[in-house]
This record gives sequence, C-alpha cells and structure tokens, in this order.
Amino acid sequence: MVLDIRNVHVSLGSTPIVHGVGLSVAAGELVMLLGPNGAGKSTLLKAVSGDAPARGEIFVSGQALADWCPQALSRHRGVMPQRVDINFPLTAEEVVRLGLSAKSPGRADELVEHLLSDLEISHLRHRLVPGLSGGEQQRLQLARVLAQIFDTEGDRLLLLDECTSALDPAHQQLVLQRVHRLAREQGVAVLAVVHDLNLAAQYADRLVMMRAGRCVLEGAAREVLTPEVLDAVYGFQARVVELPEGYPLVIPLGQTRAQTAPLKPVCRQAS
Ligand SMILES: Nc1ncnc2c1ncn2[C@@H]1O[C@H](COP(=O)(O)OP(=O)(O)OP(=O)(O)O)[C@@H](O)[C@H]1O
Repeated sequence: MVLDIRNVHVSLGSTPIVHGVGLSVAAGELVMLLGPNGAGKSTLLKAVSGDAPARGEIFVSGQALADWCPQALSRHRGVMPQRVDINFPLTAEEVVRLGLSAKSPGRADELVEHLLSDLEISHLRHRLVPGLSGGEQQRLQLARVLAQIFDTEGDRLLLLDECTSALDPAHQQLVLQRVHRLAREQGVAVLAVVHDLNLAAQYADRLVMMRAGRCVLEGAAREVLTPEVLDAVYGFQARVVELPEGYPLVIPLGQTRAQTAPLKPVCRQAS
C-alpha cells in the first residue's frame, strides 16, 4: 500500500474531529473521499499531509509518516489543499517552478511546458497569479503539485482536496482525466476529496464515505451511491440510474435533512 491509515484520531484544539479512521490506497488506485460539509474529510487529509496532529498510525510506502525525511517525502507526496491564497506578484510559470526546486534546470523547462500545456494554462504563463480566475488558479495549483512529484522514482501519493470545485464541467473532466491517467499509467496513488457525486462515480476506483468524523461506508460507486445511503448520510432524496457506461448517475430530487438517521442498515463496512 502506498498509503495506509490505521485507527487515526484527530482533535483540533479540544474538539475531536476524526474518530478512528482506517483506509488505504494502493499504487495506481484513485480513491475518492465523500461526505457532508464538516464530516472531517479535509481534516483527515491534513493529518496525512502532516498539517494536523493525529493519533494512530499513518504509513506512506510502509514507513511511518513521522520517520520520513521531509525533503524525500516532498518528492513522493504531493498535496493540493482546498484553498491556496497567493497574494504575491508571482507569475503562473513561477508558481509551477516552485514545485520543481529539486529538478535540473534543463529538465525543469521541459516539465513546466508539459504541465502548463496539459492543464490548458500555457496562455496564462506570464500572468500574475492574484489576477487569475478561481478555475485558472485551481488548475495552476494542480500543475504545481504535479511538478513536485513528477519524475520521482518509486511510490507517489497525491492528496487532492476538492481540486475541481472551481472548474467548469469541461475542465472538471480534463483535470480528472489527467489524474485518472496518472494513476493508471504511472501508478500514482490518489486520495481525493470531492463533493460532486457524479464525478466520483465516473472516475473513482473506490469511494469512501465519511460522516461525523467516521468512515461509514466504502466500496464501488454502485454500492455507495444508493438512494438509501444518500438520504442517510447527506439528507437528500435521489434517483440513481445505472448508465450504460458502467457507473451510476445521481439525480437529486430534494432535501430531506435526515443526516442523523442511523447508518447501520446501509453500512457494509464501518471503522
Ligand atoms: N481549529 C478547529 N477547531 C475546532 N473545530 C474545527 C477546527 N477546524 C475545523 N473544525 C471543524 O471540524 C469539522 C470538520 O472540518 P473539515 O474541514 O475536516 O470538514 P470537511 O468534511 O472537509 O467539510 P467541507 O466539505 O465543508 O469542506 C468541521 O465541523 C469544522 O468546523
């Protein structure tokens, strides 16, 4: 396993947020973390990123997070947080180069070119970042994070917190196709927080559903995205249609506010 989380608890201040979560992500696997606002998804990702204090065990490539040398870890683990505010007058190209500090200068030029072009932001390379739109900045941040782990030999882990939230539908597809390709073709292990259930159904190998700081359900899209689960976890009614493409489509029909409904009857696996 590239990422192995066992019985992780996170408290922020005196407030317990994440309660005994266990999950793993293998090389080449794209796992998406779902759940209502405040469920603890970002906090769990922050624990794996080293940005939130955690109890329990977190292993990256079999080595405890705390035992990694920070420089080595930065080449194996890329983290895209939910928000990155850059208020300095850096150009888009300079931001991507921030992720490339350890690469040789000749190789760095080639990688910057490749990443800007791959995420369709080449035309923005000389623009100052504070003036870019939300969706342009989001693709730029992904380019920076990918630059950081590009080329690294051995396991690579990508942690993405709502990396498509500011994107139009075409760019959501572009970004998730790229991330999916990184997993499939280059063996990168990806753990991504998303809110869009249909993007999750389309791209994830496996879904993990969180509610109130716990992982309450884990499985394939057709197992997790059922009307019963969606009602119990989020509190909305939905029709779920199996598409010929092989994954379900969720059509929301209205809010029920049943988030506190007991989950036992719909849980296949709880930790
Ligand atoms: N420093 C803090 N002290 C106390 N509670 C906090 C702190 N930071 C976050 N929280 C709370 O922890 C809970 C989980 O937050 P988190 O950001 O992990 O949720 P999330 O599942 O990522 O939500 P969203 O989908 O809205 O991004 C929230 O209720 C949040 O208000």
